[in-house]
Amino acid sequence: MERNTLYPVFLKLDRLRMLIVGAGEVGCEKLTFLLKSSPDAHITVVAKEVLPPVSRLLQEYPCADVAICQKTFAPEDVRGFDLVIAATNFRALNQEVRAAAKAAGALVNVADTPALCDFYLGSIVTRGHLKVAISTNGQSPTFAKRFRQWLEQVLPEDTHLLLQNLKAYRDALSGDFEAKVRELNELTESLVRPPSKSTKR
Ligand SMILES: C[C@@]1(CC(=O)O)c2cc3[nH]c(cc4nc(cc5[nH]c(cc(n2)[C@H]1CCC(=O)O)[C@@](C)(CC(=O)O)[C@@H]5CCC(=O)O)C(CC(=O)O)=C4CCC(=O)O)c(CCC(=O)O)c3CC(=O)O
Ligand SMILES: NC(=O)C1=CN([C@@H]2O[C@H](COP(=O)(O)OP(=O)(O)OC[C@H]3O[C@@H](n4cnc5c(N)ncnc54)[C@H](O)[C@@H]3O)[C@@H](O)[C@H]2O)C=CC1
Repeated sequence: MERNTLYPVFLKLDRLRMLIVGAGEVGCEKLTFLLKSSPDAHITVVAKEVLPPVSRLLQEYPCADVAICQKTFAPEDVRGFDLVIAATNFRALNQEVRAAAKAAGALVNVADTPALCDFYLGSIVTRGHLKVAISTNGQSPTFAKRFRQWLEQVLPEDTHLLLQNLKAYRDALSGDFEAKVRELNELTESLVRPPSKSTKR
């Protein structure tokens, strides 16, 4: 069986610079999910044409740091960016964006060519400080989306309270490292213990 060998990390997009080239349906979808998960991200969009949904999206995030540069892409546009997403409708242009970004040392996502991506975007569920990211290794983004929607339904809205309480408990512990590990593990054991079988029928 083939394996998914991707290694997920959780980026602090408030301290990185991201460029999206292309603001059509895909550029807009990427921007939507980026802002939903990381409204504090610094994002620049370079595109010849910017679809109306992008302008509507930016109205939903009046505080977002999104710069729109309506222009034809030029290789020097990638200068200074850490992460670059190539989302134009031209495969050759996306490859040109990738080449420029790689030469500048950035990590690149090429929306129409998984083989040229350094990273994939995932489906994301957020509940307060809890964040779950899902990838199917590019096999079925639709499955990733559906699994995200399922998780959004089954994870209780107040999951963040559990985390808050655990953090308060963790902060209140005063023993050495090993004692803290033991106490926190004892406290949370019931979260993973299988439910005890009822003897009644
Ligand atoms: C490899 C990857 C690279 C990347 O984009 O990062 C990639 C690639 C491609 N996507 C394509 C199509 C679709 N993508 C979506 C949706 C999403 N795609 C996302 C990620 C990824 N898409 C990365 C892998 C993720 C993983 O590992 O699973 C999500 C999770 C995150 C996000 O976009 O932010 C977001 C769901 C967010 C959510 O709702 O939670 C839908 C569904 C829909 O829109 O309803 C469709 C149409 C149906 C279908 O094809 O499945 C095509 C074909 C294009 C064509 O045929 O022209 C390619 C190119 C190819 O596969 O060759
Ligand atoms: N990764 C993913 O989730 C998905 C990827 N795709 C792929 O993504 C690609 C983009 O598709 P769409 O967004 O639907 O296309 P689109 O036609 O809606 O948008 C293309 C965007 O690229 C811009 N553009 C084109 N030439 C440019 C240039 N020289 N300089 C600057 N900007 C330029 C356009 O102005 C527009 O903003 C397609 O190749 C498609 O196969 C499609 C669906 C999902």
